[in-house]
Amino acid sequence: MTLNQPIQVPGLLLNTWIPVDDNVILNLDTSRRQGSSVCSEEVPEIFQFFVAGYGEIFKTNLLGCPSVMLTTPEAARFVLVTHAHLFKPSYPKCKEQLIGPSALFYQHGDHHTRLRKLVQGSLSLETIRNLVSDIETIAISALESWSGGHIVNTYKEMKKFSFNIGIFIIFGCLDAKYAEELKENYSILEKGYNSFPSFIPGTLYKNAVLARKRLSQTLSEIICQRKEKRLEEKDLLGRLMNATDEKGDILTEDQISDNIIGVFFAARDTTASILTWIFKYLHDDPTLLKAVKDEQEAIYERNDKGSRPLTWAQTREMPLTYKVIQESMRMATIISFTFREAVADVEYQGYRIPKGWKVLPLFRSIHHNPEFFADPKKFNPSRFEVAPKPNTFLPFGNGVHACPGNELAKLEMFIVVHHLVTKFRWEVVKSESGIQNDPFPIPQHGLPARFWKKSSSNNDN
Ligand code: HEM
Repeated sequence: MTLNQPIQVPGLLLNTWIPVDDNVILNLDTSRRQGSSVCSEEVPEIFQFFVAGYGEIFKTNLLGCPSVMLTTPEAARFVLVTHAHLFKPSYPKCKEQLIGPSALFYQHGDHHTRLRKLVQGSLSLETIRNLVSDIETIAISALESWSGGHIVNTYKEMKKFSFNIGIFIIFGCLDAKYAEELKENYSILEKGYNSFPSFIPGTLYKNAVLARKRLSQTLSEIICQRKEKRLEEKDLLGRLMNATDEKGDILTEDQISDNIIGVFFAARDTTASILTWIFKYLHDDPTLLKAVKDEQEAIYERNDKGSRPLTWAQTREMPLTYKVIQESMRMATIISFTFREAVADVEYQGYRIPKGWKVLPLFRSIHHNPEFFADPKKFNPSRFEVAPKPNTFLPFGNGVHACPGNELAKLEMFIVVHHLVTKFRWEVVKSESGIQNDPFPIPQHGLPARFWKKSSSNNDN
């Protein structure tokens, strides 16, 4: 293996690409496999190790694909924002088949722009500001179902919660039979998503493929019912069904299904993972928890001890809670990086990225770089009293593919935290440090915890 040897490409003397040996590549890949477990500091360390050893931009080889890793805010902006047209999203085909190839995050160019407008419509601020009380009802029902002191797996319960929110955003009110079918088959799909792609009957992947077919059948029935009843709802399904392009063509049923499964995929584990981290960080810091409680209890008192629902305006007036959410997203960086592929030869700061190469902006490296976040391993919400430097805080990505669900995700977090700290007491069972990859990083064992509902006369613990 040759290190630091300049390479000559016709007409251009380029900076050095540094090959990384296969062991390093394997380590990185293993850390993202389902069920594998790495210690809390290990994931950031892997990325910091890369940066320290190989610089801010370096080449490696991921599963046989030459890949460029980018660890600076400027490089992330170049790929995701200013030169986004030169980089298309790129995911393994076996995963694309499970979610559905027409899902928004696999699209590029004009088609992506049109589809994104549709998806964004049902997640915009104007839409979600009217959903506070519905989300509140779903959150309270989830929290109450955990109370009573039995041990619950916080992450698993959060996944149920964020799936229910997904159902509500996509379908509005959905028949319980369909909701159950979707939950059951999505959970089989999820188990196969990170497994070896094999079509042998009985394997996790094959089961996931079959579950994906059943999901399409259920969605087809729901669509058919809507057409029969001539319902023109403004939820995501309604928007997808009613959309026409400039030629007057509508989306096919497969395109609609792929986008619905895509939104479940993008929305569920991400939100659940961050919520679980917020619970852990609050639990581990009693002083911070007390301060968040004080902030939330002031709102609770203004709402006649919670007898009136939260308002949209109140969810915008939770400055400390917001900083806790931001810092949780920075610390946990549950989406460590994203994948793109160069659609043409691209030059960036003297490096040539050949067409077809994978390009990975490493969000985790940026979020854990002491140059942008002092003492990065310390959970310190007050660092967000000052706005982070541009392009250094990217929990929802950036540019044309940036998360359209970010306001919804934050709203869910504000509402859950409000009810958690004002109405419940909780205790983590055997609090452990460390991260488990599931495949998003979550606290060990999904943060087993016990929850109790406070009686209204005893609201001070
Ligand atoms: C804390 C929770 C969440 C996090 C951290 C998160 C993060 C992200 C990130 C980083 C991206 C960009 C990926 C890329 O550039 O390749 C993304 C895209 C996306 N997210 Fe989220 N997300 C969250 C919640 C949600 C929710 C609640 C929804 C919908 C209800 C959603 C829907 C989407 C969709 C559809 C895309 C693809 C956008 C496109 O390709 O144009 N996300 N998300």
